[in-house]
Parts: sequence; structure tokens; C-alpha cells
Amino acid sequence: MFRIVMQHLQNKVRLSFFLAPLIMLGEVFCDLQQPTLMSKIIDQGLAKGDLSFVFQHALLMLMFAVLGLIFGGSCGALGSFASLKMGESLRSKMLKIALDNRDPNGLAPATLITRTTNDVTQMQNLVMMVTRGLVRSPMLLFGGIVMSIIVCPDLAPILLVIMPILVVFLLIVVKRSIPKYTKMQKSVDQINQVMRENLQGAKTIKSYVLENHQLGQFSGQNKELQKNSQTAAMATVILSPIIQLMLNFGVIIALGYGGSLAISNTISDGQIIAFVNYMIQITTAMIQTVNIITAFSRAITSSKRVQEVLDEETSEKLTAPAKEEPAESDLVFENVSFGYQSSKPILDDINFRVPDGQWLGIIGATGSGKSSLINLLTRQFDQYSGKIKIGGTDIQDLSLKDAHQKVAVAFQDSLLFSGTIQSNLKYGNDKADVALLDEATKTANAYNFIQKIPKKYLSPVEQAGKNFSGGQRQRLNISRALVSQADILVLDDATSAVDQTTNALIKDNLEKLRYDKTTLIISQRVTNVMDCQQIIVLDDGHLEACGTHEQLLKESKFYHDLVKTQLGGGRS
Ligand SMILES: Nc1ncnc2c1ncn2[C@@H]1O[C@H](COP(=O)(O)OP(=O)(O)OP(=O)(O)O)[C@@H](O)[C@H]1O
Repeated sequence: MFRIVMQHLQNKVRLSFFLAPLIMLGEVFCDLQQPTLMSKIIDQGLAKGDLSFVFQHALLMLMFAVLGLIFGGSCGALGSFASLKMGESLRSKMLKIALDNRDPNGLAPATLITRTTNDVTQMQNLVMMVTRGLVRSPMLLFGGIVMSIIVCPDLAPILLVIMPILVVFLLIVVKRSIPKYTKMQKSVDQINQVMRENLQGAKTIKSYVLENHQLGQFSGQNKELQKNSQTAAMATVILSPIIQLMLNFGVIIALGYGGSLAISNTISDGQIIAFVNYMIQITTAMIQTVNIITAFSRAITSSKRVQEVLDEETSEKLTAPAKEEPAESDLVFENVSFGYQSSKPILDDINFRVPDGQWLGIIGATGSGKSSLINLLTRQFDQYSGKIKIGGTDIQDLSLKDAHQKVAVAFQDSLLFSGTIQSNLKYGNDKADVALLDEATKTANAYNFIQKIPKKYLSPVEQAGKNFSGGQRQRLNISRALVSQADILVLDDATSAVDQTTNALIKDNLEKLRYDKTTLIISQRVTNVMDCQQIIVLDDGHLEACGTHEQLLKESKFYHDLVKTQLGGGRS
């Protein structure tokens, strides 16, 4: 945990983190002066009727109070600065890892959200508490004990009995509380997961009139969270009252025993009052220590969960020697095999070559592995065997940036982001000018509907593009892929939601624009792939056949049947 915190406290922030506790020493020093000054006022001022002594020492008390306030305020400001900056840096790092993470068995989005929000907040709370309390509480505790022994050694044995009992008690409670906080954080994950699914699937839930069912399920998860939170809180809630009770016993004994010593003139009234005051300071410091220990328990749990996200960074092939982006765009799959789970192969020994500038059609039954093929080409996942080469270079030897710049993909369900049409279109090429936007949107048959919207390219796009129809979203996606001007274009079922006529128009436009550029078309429609120079047929992860439309009609039963079903006796 300490390592994660330190890695995310840089320069000025790290200075603030270490400076704050030092400043806090000043506040502790000021606080510890108060009971001694009070004792002096009683024993040497009031008892002897020396008003000027009383006045001078009251002024000293005031001065230490003001100084304590200044030290405390400065420490608080530096602590919250360090805590906020640490949180910001850690969240950015985790988001980057989550975006880069292409491990198929990686953490689910719901738990990533809880870890970047809730768990980082726990660690921030700890940083805040450490800067203020980690020095203050032990120092006040230690200082209080030392001062009370100095001021009134006769009553010191009371503390020597109480303190060891309390420390053992504290350790037992903290040890028991850590697994309970882990369980609580897991419940928060589950709530996030259910919430996310419900929000994403709101339309489906409504259409099946399942609102009450979903609410019931959500309420069940909430009850689980409530139960786990209560168990975790109960594990530590016992600490404060026990500490209060033990130290109140101490005060009673101090007053009773101290009173009898005062009668026999062994100790003075001022000494008893100072001792009792130090005991109150010790109580406060103990309770603060308990709060810090509770925050520690929670932060230890959270830091382990944060570390699991940070560990995912190692799954990225960072050490690969980056080669120059190849000029050529011929594409080769050599003995490629892949499975999302190692036990279940999805692609099995795939081999094909697309010469530079040619078009490849990919066709196959649903679930046959077409999109998985593209996931590998776009380096969503690197854990495959065999080689994928572009222009003779293994794509794993390219930097991720170069690999992504070389290949643009329009998926069936690519997301639009909230912003404007223009900001979405320029997502992969922020230097694109209006002429390029026009060319791309005309090719994807999106130009006309964009021009009909009052603000045209500057029209707003709501979250996930929900203010556009499915077909419009797909046309904007294709436009976005074209605007990026990547050498290789992949359309993965990218026109599945547009009507036949529009689909044919887009196909014609693309053929004109990219007739000599490497283009991969995945589609369930034979008409979309039949003119490609080469078509591959996937069957349950195997490359069943490869060739031109005419060759496949003879060689692939699947293709032959598909053509028959979709085109009847048409083009053969
Ligand atoms: N992220 C994933 N994790 C685990 N399994 C996955 C994942 N994505 C796809 N699969 C599985 O891989 C197999 C191939 O899926 P893929 O999406 O590549 O098929 P597809 O041919 O593109 O299908 P469709 O035409 O329906 O889009 C399916 O069995 C699917 O369940």
C-alpha cells in the first residue's frame, strides 16, 4: 500500500505529504503545553493569589491555542492537497490501464469502476488521515503519557496497567476487521454490476415489463451490502466505547486515589487536574488512533484491489521492440490460434494472405470467430499463437499507436461519444478538414442526413449516440473510420442496421474510394463480400475455404448454401 501511495505522490505533492506531519508536530507541542500551564495556574497562581502569574500563563495558553490552530490549519491544507493529487494520479493510471488492458480474462468493468472510485477514495482518506493523525495521535499519546508521568509520577501506574490491555485489544480487533471490509467492497462491486446492467438494458427491461423483478434483484444486492457493511462496522465500532470506558475508569481512580494523596499533601490539586487533562488527551489520541487503524484496515483492503488493477499493466507487451510503421499494407495471418479462455479455442490455425490494395471478404455462421479475427488484428488481445503481419512486420513488434493507426475499424456496434458529430468524426484524426469529413460522410451515405440537421457537423451527439437511429449511428461509424485515413479499413458487419438500398450505395461508394486500398469486409450478406478479390469462410474457428466467389461456389458447401438462400438462383 505504501508503495502505491508513494508512486503517486510526485514532486510538490510528495513534499506536502511529508511536510504536513512535521507541521503537525507544532500543533502537538502546543496542545501538550495546555495541561501543564493549567496546573501551574492552579498551584502557583490561584493557590497563592498571584493574579499577574495567572494572567501571564492564561495569555501563554491563548498563544499556544492560536499557534496550534495555525499549525493544524496548514497541516490540513497540505494533507488534503496531497490526498487529492494522489487520488487524481492513481485514477488516471488505472483508467489508462483499463483502456489499454487487452487481457481477455481481465477485470470486469463493474469492479474496475468500484476500484477507481471507492477504493481510491479509501486510500485518499488514509493519506489525509496519515498526514494529520499519524503523527498527531501517537505523539499526543506518547507525549501525554510522558508528560503525565513527569507532572504526576505517583499516578503513573494507572496508565501502565491500562495501556498494554488497550493495545492488545486494538490489535485483535483490527486483525478481525480486515476480511470483513474485503467482503464489503465485493458487495459494492456487485451493486455496480447490477446498476450498470440495468442502466444499459433499460429498454429491454421495459419491453419485457421486468422493472419490478429487476428492482427486487437490486434490493437483494443492497441488503447484502447493508449486511456486509454492518458486519464490518460492528467489528470496529466496539473500539471507541471500550477505550472511553477504560480511560474513564482511569480518571475515576486518578481522582479517588489522587484525592487521598492530595489530602496527605503528597501531590497538589494542580497535579491531579493536569494528570486528568493528560488522560483526556490520551483518550482523544487513542480514539483518533482507532479511526486511523480503521482507515488503515479499509485502505489495506482497497490497496490490494487497486494493486490488482495496476498488475494488469504487466500483461501488456511493453517490452516489444517497436518497429517503424510499415509502408506496405499486405496482411498475413500465419498459423494463428486463439481462445478467450485457454481451454476453449475460438480460432484454430488460421492462414491467409491479403496482398496490398486487395479486398478480403470474411463470411461465416454467427459465432464462427469473424470478429475475434479482427480483435487480434487490432491488438485488442495479444495472447495468440502464430503471427499476424502487416507489410512484413509482426504487428506485435509495432507500437500500439502505430498498429492502431495502420488499421481503422467500424464495428457493428461501435460507440459514438457524447460531443458533436464533428468531434466523433475526428476521433481518429483531429487534423481532418471539412473536405475530408465531406468525402467520408458522402462515402458512408451520412452526408445528407447530417446536412439536414440545423447545426450540421456541430450537432450534438448524446451519450452513446442515442439521439441517432441505429442505421445513422452505423453510417457515422463508417465515416469516422474513413476520416482516420488508415491504410487498412475493416468493416465488421458495419452496415447490418442499414436498409438494402443504402447498403448497396455505401458498397459502391467504398469501392470507388478504396478500390486500390486493403479493405476487409465482414458481413452476413453475400452481396457485400462477393466482389472481393478473395473471400474466406470461417466455420467454428476453422478456415473452411478461401477463394473468389466463383471458386467458393464450387468448393464451399456453406458458401454455396448461403448464396442459394440469400440470392436464390441469382449470380453464380
Ligand atoms: N470477449 C469474449 N470473451 C469470451 N468469449 C468470447 C468473447 N468474444 C467472443 N467470444 C466467443 O468467441 C466465439 C466467436 O465470437 P465472434 O464474435 O468472433 O464470432 P462472430 O463470427 O463475429 O459472430 P457474429 O457473426 O455473431 O458477430 C463465440 O463463441 C463467442 O461466444
